[in-house]
Amino acid sequence: ACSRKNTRKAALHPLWQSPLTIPGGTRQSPINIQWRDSVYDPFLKPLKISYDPTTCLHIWNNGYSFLVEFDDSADRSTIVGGPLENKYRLKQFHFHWGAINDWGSEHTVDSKFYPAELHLVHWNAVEYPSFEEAVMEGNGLAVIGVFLKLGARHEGLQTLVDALPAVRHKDTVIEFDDFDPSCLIPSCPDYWTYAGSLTTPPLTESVTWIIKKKPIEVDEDQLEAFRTLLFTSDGEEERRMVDNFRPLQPLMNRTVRSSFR
Ligand SMILES: CCCCNCC(=O)NCCc1ccc(S(N)(=O)=O)cc1
Ligand SMILES: [Zn+2]
Repeated sequence: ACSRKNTRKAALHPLWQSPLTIPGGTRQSPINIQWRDSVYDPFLKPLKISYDPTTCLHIWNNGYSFLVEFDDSADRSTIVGGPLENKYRLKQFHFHWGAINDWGSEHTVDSKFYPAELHLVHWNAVEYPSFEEAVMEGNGLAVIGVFLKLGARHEGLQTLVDALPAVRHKDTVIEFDDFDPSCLIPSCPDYWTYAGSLTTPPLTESVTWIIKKKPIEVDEDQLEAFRTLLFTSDGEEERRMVDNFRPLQPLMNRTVRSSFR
């Protein structure tokens, strides 16, 4: 039977004015991770993380989140192993969070939201010449996702939090150096992994997601500091940077693998 033309207009998301699901998208992110449906894969290797804190460059507010960017001109801050077939270079990390602690993460676990989620973005420098090229390729990117939960103050995060007032407005940037983001990654080696996409434009289906099972703990003041940032530039009417997470996307024909039993 011929397929009925889909005449329904794609719903637009207030934050990105782009379709919630891209036409023909079969591996979109984020997704709900149903723990009992994930499949243990004994061939998954441990993830090897080697970051050089001197590759840290600056923090900037890009109007979606705040990003900490790294010098990715050489293999100095890299990950290898896990589900990956190549070595991937760290380009940046950023967060997604909610207006209140009941939601904020992009991925959910058994439909539970965390108040925030950290994304460490890496690109396949073995096979591609630049991040921009890798963004367009199915095995171009690897993003480590770490859930944040409300609990004890995180000392490593505090150095970041202390810098946020300087990047309150969109398109502001400050120098930020000597930061080792491995302090934000739980020591527990357990993770889920699946084939997905960027969760903001250009939404390309180029990401191998590696979602850590264990969250890190941050305190209320640290979450509140994220919520003092603005989507808007200096001089515009202020809009608080909150709820910068994409809605859940259909799993479609995908399996989430776990590195643990
Ligand atoms: C739209 C212009 C693109 C220009 N080129 C820059 C670019 O492609 N940037 C994409 C950056 C990005 C977006 C989303 C994630 S997430 N949240 O999935 O980890 C990670 C990284
Ligand atoms: Zn992200």
